[in-house]
Amino acid sequence: MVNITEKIKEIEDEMRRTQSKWSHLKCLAINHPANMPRREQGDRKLARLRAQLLEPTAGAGSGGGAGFDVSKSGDARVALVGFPSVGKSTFLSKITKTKSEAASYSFTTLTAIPGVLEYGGAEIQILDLPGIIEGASEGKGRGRQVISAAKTSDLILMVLDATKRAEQRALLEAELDAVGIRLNKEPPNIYLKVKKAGGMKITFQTPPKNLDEKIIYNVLRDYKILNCEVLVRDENATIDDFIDVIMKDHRKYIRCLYVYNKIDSVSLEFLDQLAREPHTAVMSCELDLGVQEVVERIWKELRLMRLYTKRKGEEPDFSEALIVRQDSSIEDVCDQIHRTLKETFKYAMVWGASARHVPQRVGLGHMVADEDVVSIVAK
Ligand SMILES: Nc1nc2c(ncn2[C@@H]2O[C@H](COP(=O)(O)OP(=O)(O)OP(=O)(O)O)[C@@H](O)[C@H]2O)c(=O)[nH]1
Repeated sequence: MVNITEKIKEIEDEMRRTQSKWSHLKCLAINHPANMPRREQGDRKLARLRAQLLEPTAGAGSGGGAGFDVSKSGDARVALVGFPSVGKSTFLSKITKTKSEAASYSFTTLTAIPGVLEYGGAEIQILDLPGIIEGASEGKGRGRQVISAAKTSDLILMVLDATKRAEQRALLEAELDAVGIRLNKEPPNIYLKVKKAGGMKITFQTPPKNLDEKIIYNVLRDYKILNCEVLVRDENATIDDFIDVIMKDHRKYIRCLYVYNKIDSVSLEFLDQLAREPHTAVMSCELDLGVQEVVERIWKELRLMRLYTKRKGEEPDFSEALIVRQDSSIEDVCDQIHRTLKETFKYAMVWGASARHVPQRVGLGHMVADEDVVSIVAK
């Protein structure tokens, strides 16, 4: 482990040296073709070593560990990520049933304490991860476990201190990126199929701006993929995107909501600026400002829907919602209720936004909407 970490540092230092040399010489040529291969090589090596760091070590579990082996329960899981003392524990204690102790000194939250946020009948598990994520990608002890817990979540809530400098956010983003977590991003539109024989077949839908056959060839060789088919469909795809496709088993594309806390201590002007950033919410846990709005944003970002079921001849049961992902059909609803329900399915009656008239008689392919009432009729 130490070896890989040292190697990563070495390459990073070397790249930094080369870069400062370039800027010192005012060499326009940071992107000059002659310099490209070296930079690329560094990038490629770094990406590979970092990925290696995250492979479960022999004998160890799959990245779990004391305090982190939190089973995934409930309808969704949200991970709080942030530096110490930004107010994560205070926030958690406001929105969940489990109290997480907020002490007056840093590093108090040493284990991931699952709290449950109840929203419209859904149970959302909230993990409070230790505020020591920085350095995690270099394999520092606990950080690794924090990362594995973050990787299993449906949403990352990055809690930031509005009174601190903007670098906080960039640092956390870089750390998450380095361990394979991509925030608010779709998987690259590149098709890769590894084969047993036949060499490399590389094609482009439209010629990409940042990639060419040679770069792809070199990366593939680095990863010892000698027989494959590649189709780049996105003209803006980069070398990093391509590496992400090769390493897809170690990449997670997770939505992130940036939450700035302590807005009671910043100017209105700055607050306005923060609030306008994409994927961002602002709050003050101390003054209880904006906290409920953050909860609503969490719900929206999770893209879940609440459905209510109704038995024939009875009133709908509004006491317990059935939680399904957005873009769910009646078929998904059946699967959610019971795995064999589909087999005896005859038709469903639907009341609510998705119904053209109420009630509407529908089949398995019908797409439901939030807060619909559904009655399944079996054969
Ligand atoms: N001004 C202000 N202070 C706040 C706010 N929310 C929390 N704090 C203070 O910030 C400090 C840290 O809060 P915590 O909730 O312990 O922060 P944490 O992120 O859980 O910190 P660790 O447990 O160290 O990871 C406490 O002294 C809180 O009283 C807020 O909205 N405004």
